[in-house]
Amino acid sequence: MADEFTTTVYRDEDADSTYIEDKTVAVLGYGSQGHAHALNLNDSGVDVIVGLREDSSSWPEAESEGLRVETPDVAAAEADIVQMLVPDTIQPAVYEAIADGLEAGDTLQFAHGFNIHYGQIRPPEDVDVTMVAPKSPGHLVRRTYQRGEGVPGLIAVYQDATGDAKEQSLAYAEAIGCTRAGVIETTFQEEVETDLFGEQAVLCGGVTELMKMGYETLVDAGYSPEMAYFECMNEMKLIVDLIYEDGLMGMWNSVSDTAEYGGITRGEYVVDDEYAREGMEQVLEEVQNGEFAREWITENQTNRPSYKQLRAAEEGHEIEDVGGRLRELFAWEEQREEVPADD
Ligand SMILES: NC(=O)C1=CN([C@@H]2O[C@H](COP(=O)(O)OP(=O)(O)OC[C@H]3O[C@@H](n4cnc5c(N)ncnc54)[C@H](OP(=O)(O)O)[C@@H]3O)[C@@H](O)[C@H]2O)C=CC1
Ligand SMILES: CC(=O)[C@](C)(O)C(=O)O
Ligand SMILES: [Mg+2]
Ligand SMILES: [Mg+2]
Repeated sequence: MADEFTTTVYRDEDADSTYIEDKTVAVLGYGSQGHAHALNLNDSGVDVIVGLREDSSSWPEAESEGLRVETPDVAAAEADIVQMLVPDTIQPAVYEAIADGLEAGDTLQFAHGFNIHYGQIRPPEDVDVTMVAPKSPGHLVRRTYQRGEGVPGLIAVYQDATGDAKEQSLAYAEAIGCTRAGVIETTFQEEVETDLFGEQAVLCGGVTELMKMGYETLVDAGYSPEMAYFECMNEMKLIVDLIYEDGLMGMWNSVSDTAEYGGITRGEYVVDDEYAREGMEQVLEEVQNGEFAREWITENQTNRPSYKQLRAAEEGHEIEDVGGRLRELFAWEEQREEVPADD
């Protein structure tokens, strides 16, 4: 049994909106996180300026939502809080473009600590450097806020020049809906290392390899692609929703005893304690020693040759064609917000 928690879970009542109500927030970027933060902040009554490139296709979209849009340098110069929601590997260049607009007592804020932790951005000592990181894809940050709910989030303070960094971070977290669910405080290092590990080994990398391999195993054994898609990809959300709500036993108690026994006895055939654990430890080591960060920075400095090739292969996987055609034939239980494709 794990020890008693040492961390505090902050809820709405722990946030003091007076720390943000007179502030102007520049949300740089209007993508997955950016659109959600800007719209949620705006709906919460916070003064928001979106910072975008002049040729951004999101500029008219943000304006159509009633948001003010400026170029990042103009937005940051007017703002008290600059939330950096452009892609991680773009942030250093955007930071250079807005740095002169940061005044003593302003806040430079992130939703992921990559560039601070790996030393790609070094802010002046007279500004607060904080993080408010939803533990959720951006489109669900917005969707849950609109439903009157919120997604869990993290806050972290890297530099507290004003003495108000934590309180202001909590007020920001409340304004985007995270304290409706719960917010815990961490450090930039812990957020970066756990987030990179989690998205690589479990949430995005690991689970999609399981889905694709399960699909391929069934199809190669002669089962129909439709059956393989529904079994190995489509139902995953429904299973994981139960885990999200009530842990492993919430799911095991809902599935059949047959599934429970089969799952508990055969799960390790696939994700075993030797090779899978070794792989996970390798992922973590490359995050901790900076190898992944250096590889990703270099990949972007050389116009993303591997990323483009691997992304094309992912898009070309049969499960994407089969799944796309099947999803069009099936009703959706909830209004599906189209997630625009990455550039
Ligand atoms: N995606 C997620 O759910 C999560 C992301 N994060 C973090 O949030 C941050 C943002 O990621 P994410 O929301 O995925 O980013 P996206 O790729 O979804 O969006 C990027 C946005 O940045 C804009 N942009 C790109 N280049 C520039 C530039 N040079 N100047 C100004 N704007 C630019 C793009 O607009 P355009 O191209 O139209 O100019 C777009 O609006 C990252 O630090 C990420 O790690 C943290 C938690 C979850
Ligand atoms: C959505 C999220 O938390 C991720 C997977 O860490 C990310 O998008 O970087
Ligand atoms: Mg994450
Ligand atoms: Mg991440």
